[in-house]
Amino acid sequence: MSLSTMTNNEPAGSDEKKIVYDTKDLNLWYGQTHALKDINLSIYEKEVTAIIGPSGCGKSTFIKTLNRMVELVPSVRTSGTIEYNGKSILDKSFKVEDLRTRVGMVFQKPNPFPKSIYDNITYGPKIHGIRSKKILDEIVERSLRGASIWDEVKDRLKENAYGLSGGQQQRLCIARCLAIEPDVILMDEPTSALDPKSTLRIEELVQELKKEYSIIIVTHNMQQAARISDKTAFFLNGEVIEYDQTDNIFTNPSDNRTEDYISGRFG
Ligand SMILES: Nc1ncnc2c1ncn2[C@@H]1O[C@H](COP(=O)(O)OP(=O)(O)OP(=O)(O)O)[C@@H](O)[C@H]1O
Repeated sequence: MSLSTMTNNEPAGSDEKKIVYDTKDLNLWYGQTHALKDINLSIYEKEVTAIIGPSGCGKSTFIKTLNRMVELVPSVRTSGTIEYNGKSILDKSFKVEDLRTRVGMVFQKPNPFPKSIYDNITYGPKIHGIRSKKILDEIVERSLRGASIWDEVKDRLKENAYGLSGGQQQRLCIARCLAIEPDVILMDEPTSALDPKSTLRIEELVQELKKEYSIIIVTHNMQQAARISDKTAFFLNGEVIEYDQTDNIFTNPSDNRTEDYISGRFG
């Protein structure tokens, strides 16, 4: 069954799964620009959810509302609700710091700190008060292994992260997220600056990571969305046009605009 026939945008076959994020009538404005319009999406735990759509349709804005990073823009105004594990995160009483420890983010361009590989990973844990070298060493190894980069860097942990290739830097940034033991990883076009081989490594990694984490990924790459995601939401002009199991979106979309977009007729 397609989502367009269902309420609250719950794809068929999701009944058993836990909802990690639930947005209800979410609207967002940058000044006069109405960037998100009545978004009702339920995002499920330990799945990969792809957000697709043409440039300017609100994909990045959407994922940046999920960790409230969008509030850094002074003109931003929102209405509606976002529940994260049942808690309403847009409420002023909700501490944004609590969210940032549960929700990691990876950006389009790898953005390691100008520090050693080791210090990149320990940065977050140290902010959370971890001082023991033994524990920090364990976190570094576990995070780098989790991001499939341990073998490449284990003998150069004290070297500057800028000496890594772009693909390695992106996996380091994923490891930096893992170090804070998040529930959710938000990824905003994480492979768009990478070559095909590095892209494939990240895609394989995402498949591995979803066993433990819920992943929401913005991508312009239709093949990537089809290859790695469980569910896909198609955004257009700030609205969710269709949200469904990825197989349905790519083989049997219920809205002509989805079909036009995925077949390259616009965007
Ligand atoms: N900081 C900002 N201030 C004002 N308007 C903004 C800001 N960021 C985004 N917008 C506007 O909000 C709308 C959605 O932008 P957003 O970046 O979320 O789209 P997108 O789908 O991620 O685009 P792209 O694929 O090009 O990255 C656009 O009209 C954009 O111009």
